[in-house]
Amino acid sequence: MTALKRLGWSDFFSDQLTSDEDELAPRRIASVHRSRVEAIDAGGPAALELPANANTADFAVGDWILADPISGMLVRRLERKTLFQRRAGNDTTPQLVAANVDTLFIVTSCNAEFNLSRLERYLILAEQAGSNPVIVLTKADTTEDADVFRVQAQALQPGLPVILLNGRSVEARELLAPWCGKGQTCALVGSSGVGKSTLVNSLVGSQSDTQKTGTIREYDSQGRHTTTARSLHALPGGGWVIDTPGIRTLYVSDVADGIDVFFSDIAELASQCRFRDCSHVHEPGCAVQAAVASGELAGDRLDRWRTLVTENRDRTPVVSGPHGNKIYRRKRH
Ligand SMILES: Nc1nc2c(ncn2[C@@H]2O[C@H](COP(=O)(O)OP(=O)(O)OP(=O)(O)O)[C@@H](O)[C@H]2O)c(=O)[nH]1
Ligand SMILES: [Zn+2]
Repeated sequence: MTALKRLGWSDFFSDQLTSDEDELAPRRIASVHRSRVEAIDAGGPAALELPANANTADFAVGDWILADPISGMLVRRLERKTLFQRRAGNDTTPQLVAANVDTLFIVTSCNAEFNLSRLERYLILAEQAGSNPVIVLTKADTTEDADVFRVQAQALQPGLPVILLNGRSVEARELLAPWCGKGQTCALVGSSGVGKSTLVNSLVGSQSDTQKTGTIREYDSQGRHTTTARSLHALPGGGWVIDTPGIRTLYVSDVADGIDVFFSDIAELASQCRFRDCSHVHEPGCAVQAAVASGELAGDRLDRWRTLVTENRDRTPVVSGPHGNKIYRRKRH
């Protein structure tokens, strides 16, 4: 495996290079800050200069870019294989969380934080991003009922891997090793306090390479140590992990395709309703309601689907306004 491949490089990216780009240096974005981005290459931290008019918010950790090998000046960003993005609160512009992620670890805990509809949202966002989801249930050591959580999570999607662990234990790394091999990139997403940072520490281990990249430690204006919001850490097994800040409320927008894939059973039923614009509430000949009546479709699953479809429609921009701003169907506060 070449050094670049160990960094996650693949044909997907090399196929994008034109013949006159042979001399340029491919680099990967290791962290994104308000006023700068940091990159690495096979040798560790690598220079990256952005043009004066560039916006750091247009970059995601995990992005591949081409730079001038001498000056370090950005030439262009390569097309992304996957992109996990979200809209926070009433923000209209999506926040780019992580790019080119093979496996998305959706982290939740075996306690009151566990919530099926939240997990469904993450699964839909993973589908939309193009990454393979794995549910990681932390704090398994704090309850006798850990298996109850595992069974519920597994029922969300056929074949969905669900890993039960104690994020503070040494076994955590072994349990997640299948997704952390050479050249693999994974990212951890989930609510605040579920144990993402704890897990990153367990995955990275003590003899970590992360200090080498120099990208995870930052100091605020008071000199206090903080962890950078989003950054790429090297794993001892040759993979890469992206840590992301805790997400308080996860809204969905622009994920109609993800919803259709995740709820393909409902989409299929809906296509058999007598009326094309059936609302699946009271219409005659509604295949969705018929499936609920026969027990084929769980009523609470239909309710969650309805909530997501409505929220997605309300939060997805439909047209551009006169100044290029997005216009939504419904005004929000
Ligand atoms: N018992 C137990 N405690 C855990 C486990 N994982 C995390 N914790 C504890 O839970 C608390 C929160 O963990 P963090 O790793 O800071 O959570 P986080 O998801 O990174 O939180 P944010 O950075 O706010 O997004 C810490 O006190 C951890 O020690 C676990 O598997 N078992
Ligand atoms: Zn219907």
